[in-house]
Amino acid sequence: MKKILILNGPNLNLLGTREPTVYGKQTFEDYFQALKNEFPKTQLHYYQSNHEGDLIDKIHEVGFSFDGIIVNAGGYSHTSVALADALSAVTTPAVEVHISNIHAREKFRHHSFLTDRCKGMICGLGLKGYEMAVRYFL
Ligand SMILES: O=C1C[C@@](O)(C(=O)O)C[C@@H](O)[C@@H]1O
Repeated sequence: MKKILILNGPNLNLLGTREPTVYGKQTFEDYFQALKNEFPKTQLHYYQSNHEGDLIDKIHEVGFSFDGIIVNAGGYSHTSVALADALSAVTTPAVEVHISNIHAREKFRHHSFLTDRCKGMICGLGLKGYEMAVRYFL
């Protein structure tokens, strides 16, 4: 059974209430439950933290045994060399997801330090992007 981690960074715990016109009205917990139902033969894990070091620790924890990491590092995508280094340090491949189209937003969101450490990046397709990333790893 494949093991995939969905790793969400800062402020993504507020999905559903946070800027619903940008990020939608669904909580991630509800979405994750639906995702698990859709992929009963896959071990899907979910971890969210607002703290950069916790996200790095989680990458280290799963990064030599899991089959894939789906990472939405939120605002840290645009700032964190350390998260990029963590993805380089492990052997598990990653796919980056952003709910919103970061290229259609403020300029500071256009660059992510994680993108070139990932197999690919999906953005702008809402929560559906996570499902597409799961399908990629399967
Ligand atoms: O927190 C987020 C969410 C985001 O990663 C997205 O999923 O669209 C985009 C980031 O720019 C922002 O800081």
